[in-house]
Amino acid sequence: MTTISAQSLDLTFPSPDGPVHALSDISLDINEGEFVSFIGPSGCGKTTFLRCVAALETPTGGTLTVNGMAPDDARKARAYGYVFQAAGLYPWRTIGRNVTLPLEIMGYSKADRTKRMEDVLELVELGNFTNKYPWQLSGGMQQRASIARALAFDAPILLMDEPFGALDEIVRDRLNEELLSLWKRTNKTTLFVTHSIPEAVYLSTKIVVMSPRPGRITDIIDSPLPKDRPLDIRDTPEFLAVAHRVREGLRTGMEAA
Ligand SMILES: Nc1ncnc2c1ncn2[C@@H]1O[C@H](COP(=O)(O)OP(=O)(O)OP(=O)(O)O)[C@@H](O)[C@H]1O
Repeated sequence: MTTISAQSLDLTFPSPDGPVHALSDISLDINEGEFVSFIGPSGCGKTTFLRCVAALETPTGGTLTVNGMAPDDARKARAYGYVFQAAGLYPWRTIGRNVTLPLEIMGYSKADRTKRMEDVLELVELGNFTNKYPWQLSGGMQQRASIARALAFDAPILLMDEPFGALDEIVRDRLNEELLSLWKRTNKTTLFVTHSIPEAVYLSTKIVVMSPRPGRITDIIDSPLPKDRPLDIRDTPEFLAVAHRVREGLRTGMEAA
C-alpha cells in the first residue's frame, strides 16, 4: 500500500530577496513499511519535503497525500512522529516525563501514558533511565529518547531529520544498527534525511538522491541489500555498488545545477 505519494510537487518560498524555489517536480511513491533516505547537498529541500509531509509547509504546486489523506488531515489524525536533528528534550523534565509530554497534550490517561512511555523507552533500551534528566545522558542516548518520544503515540510514519548528524561516527554506527533493528520490529514507514552516503545505504530500502536548489530528484534507488544487515555489510561489493550509484546521482545533480 502506498503511504506517501507526491506527484509533481513544487514549492516556492516568498522572501524579501525574491522567490526561493526549494522543490521542483518531486514525484515519489513510498510504500507502507519502507525506510526511505533523502540525500543531497545542503539547501536542496530535504527538510522542506519532510515538512510538507508533516503539513508544516504547503506546496505551491502538485499533489501530496499522506496515508491516503491531505497532509493536514494526516497531521490531525496523528499519522507521524517527528525526530529532529537536536534531541530537543526539556531539561527540567525527566526522560520519562519528556516522553509523556506529547501524550499529556493529546489527552491520554495517566495509566496509558505511563504504559506507553515504559514500552517505548524499553524499545530504545533506555528502560533504566526513566527518572534521569537529559543532562545525565550522552548525546546518543538523548537522541534515542527523542526517538522514543516520537514513537510514543504509535503513529504509522516516522519522520527523521538528520537525527544523528551531530554525533561521532562510533556512536552513529551503533545508533544506525539500533534504528534498523527498531524499524524491523515496528515496521514504521520511515523517512530519514542524511548527508552520509554510508548511513543512507546501510539503513534504507529506498534512497532518494536530490540535486542542489531547486531540489529535484536525480535518482531513486531501490536497495538490493537484504533486510538483515550486520554493520560489516558495508564492506561487500553489493553495498559499495549502491554507494557508488548514490555518489553518481549526487555528481549528476551538481553538474546539472
Ligand atoms: N521559510 C523559508 N523562507 C524562505 N526560504 C526558505 C524557507 N525555508 C527554507 N528555505 C530555503 O529553501 C531551501 C531548502 O531548505 P531545506 O532546509 O529544505 O534544505 P535541506 O536540504 O534540508 O538543507 P540542509 O541539508 O542544510 O539541512 C534553502 O535554500 C532554504 O534557505
